[in-house]
Amino acid sequence: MLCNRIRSIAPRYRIGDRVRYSMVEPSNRKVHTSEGSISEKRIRNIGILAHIDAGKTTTTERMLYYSGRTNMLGEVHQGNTVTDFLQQERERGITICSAAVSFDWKEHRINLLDTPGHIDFTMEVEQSLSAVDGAVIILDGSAGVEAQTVTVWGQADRHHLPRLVFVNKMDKENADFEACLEEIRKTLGAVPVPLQIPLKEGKKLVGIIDVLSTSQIIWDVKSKGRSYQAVHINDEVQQDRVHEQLYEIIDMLSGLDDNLAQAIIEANSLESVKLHLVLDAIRNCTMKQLIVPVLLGSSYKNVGVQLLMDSVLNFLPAPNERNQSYDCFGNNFVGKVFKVTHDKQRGPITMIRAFRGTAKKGSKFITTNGTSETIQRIYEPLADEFREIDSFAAGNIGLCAGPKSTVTGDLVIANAAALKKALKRLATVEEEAYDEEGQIAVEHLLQSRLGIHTTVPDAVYFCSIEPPSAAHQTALDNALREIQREDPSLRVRYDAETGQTVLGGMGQLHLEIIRSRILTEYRIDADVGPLQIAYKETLQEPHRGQWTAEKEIAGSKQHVQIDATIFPSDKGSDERIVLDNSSEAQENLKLVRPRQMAFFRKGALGALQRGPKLGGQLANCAVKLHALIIGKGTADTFIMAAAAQCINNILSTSECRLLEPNMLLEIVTLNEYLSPILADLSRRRARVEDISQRGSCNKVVKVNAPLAELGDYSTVLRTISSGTASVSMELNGHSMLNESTEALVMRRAIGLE
Ligand SMILES: Nc1nc2c(ncn2[C@@H]2O[C@H](COP(=O)(O)OP(=O)(O)OP(=O)(O)O)[C@@H](O)[C@H]2O)c(=O)[nH]1
Repeated sequence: MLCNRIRSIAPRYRIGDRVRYSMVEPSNRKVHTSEGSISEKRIRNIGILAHIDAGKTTTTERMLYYSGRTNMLGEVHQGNTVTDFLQQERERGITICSAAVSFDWKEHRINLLDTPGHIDFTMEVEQSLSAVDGAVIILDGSAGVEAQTVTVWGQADRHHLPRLVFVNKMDKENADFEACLEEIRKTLGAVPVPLQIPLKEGKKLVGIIDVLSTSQIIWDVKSKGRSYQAVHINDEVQQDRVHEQLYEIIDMLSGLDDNLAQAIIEANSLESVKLHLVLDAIRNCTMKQLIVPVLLGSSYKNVGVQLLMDSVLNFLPAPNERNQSYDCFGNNFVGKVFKVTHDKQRGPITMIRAFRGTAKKGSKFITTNGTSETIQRIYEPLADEFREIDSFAAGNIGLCAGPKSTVTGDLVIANAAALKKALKRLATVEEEAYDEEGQIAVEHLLQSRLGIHTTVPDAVYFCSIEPPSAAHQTALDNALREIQREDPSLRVRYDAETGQTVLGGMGQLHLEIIRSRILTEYRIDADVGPLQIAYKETLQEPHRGQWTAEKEIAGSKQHVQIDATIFPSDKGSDERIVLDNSSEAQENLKLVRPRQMAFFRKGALGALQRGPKLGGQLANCAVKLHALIIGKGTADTFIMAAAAQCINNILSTSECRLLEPNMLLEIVTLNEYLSPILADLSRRRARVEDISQRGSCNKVVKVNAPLAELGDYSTVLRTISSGTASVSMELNGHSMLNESTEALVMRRAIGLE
């Protein structure tokens, strides 16, 4: 009875028809990009996230094709996809940079950011997430939830993003939809709502059973999946299974959504529940991040992508349903720079997500660093293709040519008056909006309101880089400046001791890509030194020291006297410089002006970037300032230099120790290779955290191991497992080296081993 009732509310499909239960408002209006012609309700900004190789680019390519944005279907292995347009991406078949594309689907505009899956480019993903309102997480149906899936899931959590899961690669023989649902539940701690069931003939995926419409959908191979047909399910067993699943979904949702529960109570029966109430409940619960609708398909075999696009419209939020934190800007333009690229013809391109107001061609904005910029041209997002538009408004994405100093992550605002007004509206926290140096820290403020802190992750590898000749030095400096503007996770510093430029990166691949970009895009054959591990340094005992700096500069006497202690501390970077609050110390410290204190902090923090042993960043320690005496007329920069000298001096006389980066490895291997893999790991100072079974033939091994022992690991693993095992790694903190290993590392560093 229940099944029949539900069946009767299910709509019918025609060939190539859209999903009939679509919740999107029917409209004949066209989606335009010019100002005012597209309402926020009709926009979806989404990020597409996954573990490496799950199929983000392949899925994006289908979306562009089915929406009519492209008329050719690109493939990753043919190096002709829209979003992987960098030479390195096409050659390697991986995504390195996030790419923004936009297309229209059922009278809606979808702005989509295809993000990289490799752990070395996590920062790229992080920046993209501040520009989107929802996310599609793609799983490889044969691999389930993988290491990087957990990372991107955590990132989406931090940005409070409602999300859908698309279980891709369901055409693979070992794909297992149920196992994926279980892993979403167990590993990600989420509540999956499976809206589909794979339709298989033997082991072959032939279509999808859509639970809400209780019909089966078959894609047409000849049209590359462009048309698809929904047909009645004839198989009784299959029918019962679908209805049972629908019943389970309604039952579960009624516990989360009051409206649905109320409707069931009023009708006094679950059988009479209206489909639109179920859809509303799915949407509401997705928006509140109580559930995650799960869809499936095979992008490569052109199965399921249109239903995913429908679900993006149906279940993910429109821009006006989020980002209330930007309300303080009223109708003034405010946006976020989520990416900067350099186009050969157009120069630097700043990609901005607008949250409020409208940005017009020819208009100006200010950045949070106080610089004023002019938007000379605006383009629509389509990877590396450029289509000019006049403006872009709240909720939308625009690519702006003209801004010279914008950096990925910047908040941009119409003008100083708009900023002032916004700050006034945030009156209660207004003071925090200025840091000690008087610089505007609105972004930080807004981010803390949103609960998001974008931190640049620590470098794990570094290497020196030198131009082929002195004549190329300026060109190399410019290239690095441009790349760093695009990619804040690249660290560039000048080492005064060696006279070399040193690059710090997120991993081997990251630095390799930087090097090849310098060669191919900037035509500089730079000499890159061997990759070295970025050790950190720490000290175990507090160490106090005094320092006096005196000098005469241009007839003016400069004098700074400092008394400080460096002590072990696990506090965050905000608390790395603290003031001694004893009454004796306060007598002196209260005489120091905030501006002078800001320069002291800057100098001291700078010095903590370079430890005495191997020049590694100081970790787990902080500075306590007991006294700071500054002579009249002393320049601020002299205070900064004195602070750095003082900290260096204390560090050089204290007992510092090295910390090495550790990696968390997730190895997936056939059962028979487990023993040799474990034997090899035992020789690498590795600690096995967990071994679990995946399916009947695979084991998943989680291991913590020092990065120093993993230089050749991917190659060795391939050899041990005859090329069948895979590994992914991510940084898992730092740990102190024992004395003998530290001595060995030190000898190696100075070339004695
Ligand atoms: N069998 C099968 N292979 C697929 C499917 N989707 C993608 N692939 C293949 O998987 C490989 C990786 O696909 P991509 O689309 O590059 O994956 P990605 O997630 O964008 O990869 P990165 O951006 O490098 O992390 C390619 O060889 C695709 O052809 C699918 O549905 N089935």
